[in-house]
Amino acid sequence: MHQQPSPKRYRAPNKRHNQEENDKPRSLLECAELVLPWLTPSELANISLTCKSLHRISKSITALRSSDASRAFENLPIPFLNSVDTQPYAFFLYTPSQIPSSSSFVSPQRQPWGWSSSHDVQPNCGVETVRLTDGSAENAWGGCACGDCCVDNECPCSRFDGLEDVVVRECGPSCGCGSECGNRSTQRGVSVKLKIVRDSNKGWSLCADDFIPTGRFVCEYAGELLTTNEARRRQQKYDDLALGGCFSSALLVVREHLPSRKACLRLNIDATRVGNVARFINHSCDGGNLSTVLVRSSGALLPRLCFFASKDIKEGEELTFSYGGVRLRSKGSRCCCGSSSCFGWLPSEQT
Ligand SMILES: C[S@@+](CC[C@H](N)C(=O)[O-])C[C@H]1O[C@@H](n2cnc3c(N)ncnc32)[C@H](O)[C@@H]1O
Repeated sequence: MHQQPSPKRYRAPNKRHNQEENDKPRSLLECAELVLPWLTPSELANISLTCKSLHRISKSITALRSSDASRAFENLPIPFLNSVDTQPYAFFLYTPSQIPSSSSFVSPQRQPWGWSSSHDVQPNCGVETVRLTDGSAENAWGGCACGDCCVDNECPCSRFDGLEDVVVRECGPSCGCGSECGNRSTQRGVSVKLKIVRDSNKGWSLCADDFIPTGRFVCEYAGELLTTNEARRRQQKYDDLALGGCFSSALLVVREHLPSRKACLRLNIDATRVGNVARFINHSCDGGNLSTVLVRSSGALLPRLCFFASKDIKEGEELTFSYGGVRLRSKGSRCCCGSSSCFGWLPSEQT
C-alpha cells in the first residue's frame, strides 16, 4: 500500500528549501528595487502581476512617480493629482533644459523614475542635459565680468543688442559672474509651487499650487530640439496617433524674427517624449495667464522659451497660454479652454 508521507516528513527537507526560497526573493527583491524604476508603466503593470512582492514594489514606484513629475530635477516636487479617472501619472523622460534632438547618444530610451527613499537619487542619470553653448565664442562674445550684474544696469548682458525687444538677455556660460548672479532668473529651474491636475476634457493640466504674482518666472519649455524636417516627420506621426484618441503631443514651433523681418530663427521643441513640466500647459483662446518670452544667455547658441505670469495667478488656478492664432484645419481638435472667446478648435498650423 502506498503510504502517504506525513506532513512532518515533508517539512524537514522543506525547511532548508524554504530558507533558500527566502534568500532568493531577498536578492531578487533588491535587484527588483533597482531595475523596476527603469520600466515603462505597461512593463511595470505586467511585472506587478507576477508575485506579491513585485506588486508591492511596483505600487510604491507608482506612488513615488505620482508624487513628483520632476523626479527631483526641480527645486520642488510637482505632484500629479487625479480625481477624474484611474491614471496615476503621465509617463515621459524628464529634462530640465533643452537637449539636442534624438541621436540615441543624448536621447536615451529610459530613465529611472520612482526610486525608493533608501536609494541615492541620481537625478541626472539617464537624460543628459547638454548645454547648447558656443564655446568658441567665449572670448569673442565676451559675456560679462561684473561683480554684481544687477547694479546700475551696467551689465552688458542686460543691454538691448538689436534683436527684437521680446527677447530678454541674461548672463550665461561665457560670463564670469557665476550661477548666483541676479541676471539669471530663468536658469535656476522651477521655484514656484506647481501641481499637475487631471481634467476630464483636456487630460493633464499644469496648475499653480500657490499665489504667483505678475511677472514671476514660472518655467521654461524644455524638450528635444529638432530640425524642421524631423519636426514635420514627428508631427505627422503625432497627428496619426491623435486620430486614435488618448494621445497628447507637445511639439512647439517658435519663430524668432530678426529686426529686418527678412529672416527668422525657427526653434522646434518637442517635449512629447523628453520634456519638463511645461509639457502639461494647455491652450487658452483668450491668451491665458502666461506670457512666452525668448531668453538669450550670453554664450548660449540658441534662445530658450520661458513662461512668465502675465497676471496675478491664484492658488489652484490652471496655467495656460495661447498655442497660436492659426487654425489650418477647420475641424482639428476640439478646444475646451472655457474662455468667453473660445474659438471651438485648437490652433493648428503647418509644422
Ligand atoms: C502640450 S499638451 C498639454 C498637456 C496635455 N493636456 C496632456 O494631458 O499631456 C497639448 C495637448 O493637450 C490637449 N489640450 C491642450 N489645450 C487644450 C484645450 N484648450 N482643450 C482641449 N484639449 C487641450 C490637446 O490634446 C493637446 O494636443
